[in-house]
Amino acid sequence: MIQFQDVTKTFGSRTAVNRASFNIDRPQMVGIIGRSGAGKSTLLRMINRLTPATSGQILFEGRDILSLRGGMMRRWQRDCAMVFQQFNLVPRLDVVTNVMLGRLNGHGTLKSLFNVFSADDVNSALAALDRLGIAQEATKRAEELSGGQQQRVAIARALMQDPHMILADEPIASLDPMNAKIVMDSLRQIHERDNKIVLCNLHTLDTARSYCDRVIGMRDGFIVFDGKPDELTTEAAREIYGADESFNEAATSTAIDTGQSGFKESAGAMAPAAAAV
Ligand SMILES: Nc1ncnc2c1ncn2[C@@H]1O[C@H](COP(=O)(O)OP(=O)(O)OP(=O)(O)O)[C@@H](O)[C@H]1O
Repeated sequence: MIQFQDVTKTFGSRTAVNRASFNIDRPQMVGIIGRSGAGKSTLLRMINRLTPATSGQILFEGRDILSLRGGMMRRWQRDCAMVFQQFNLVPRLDVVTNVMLGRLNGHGTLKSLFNVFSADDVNSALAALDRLGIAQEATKRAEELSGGQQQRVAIARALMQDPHMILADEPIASLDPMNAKIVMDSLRQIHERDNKIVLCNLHTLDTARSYCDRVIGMRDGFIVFDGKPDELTTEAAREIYGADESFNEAATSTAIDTGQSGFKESAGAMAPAAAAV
């Protein structure tokens, strides 16, 4: 499906990603872990062309992604929806309109310019919100929602793009453990139910182990680990984080507590992920 071949990104004299090569040959949920500055965001942003790669190739089903231009590039950006740490919603717009913005790329220029949405767009947005368990918030302004709810709106917006894959850049870094769990369950469920690739930058080892089929570890721009969650031993983690014997995994833990009351209610229609803790 997706192939990275010697992909490098430099910012001046700084090499953020250094000759990264890996393949994802079936829909997987892949966690990317590493210290701050390891190159995780840059890796994701090169996939959907928010950051131009300096060299190398990224292929999706054999198609050269880095050479796409104009409409083809916009189409690709719609195919790989981004979810950001800070949600990137329009705070004063209502929730359902925020979700419908996911469709803008698919509309003609005039329609996009005037935010013209069809009844079908509204229904799809409401269905996406319902899937994320927050349809009841549809008419509120985005800024009135909690962080966890806002992130679910952002995921609903991503679903509106009907993407091939979801690229989530530290989607739970701003959330408390209960909301982090709801958001990770949502991403896992999208992967399982819709059979989509989910690539997710994470700061926490336990989350990567619990939710991902595969973990890629980055250190100083290099991929230094690529394996199954159960291969991510404390020793492997030390190598990724560049830590010595005193390395304590708890320092990279969000300690998501699955026993929190209220989860089921706030998760709405979402089924807990099979791989969840
Ligand atoms: N636009 C930019 N201009 C200059 N340097 C950049 C830019 N974006 C990233 N970098 C540098 O590239 C390196 C990798 O950054 P990146 O954001 O990809 O790391 P990260 O692993 O995602 O970190 P974090 O977990 O803190 O988000 C860092 O040294 C960073 O300072």
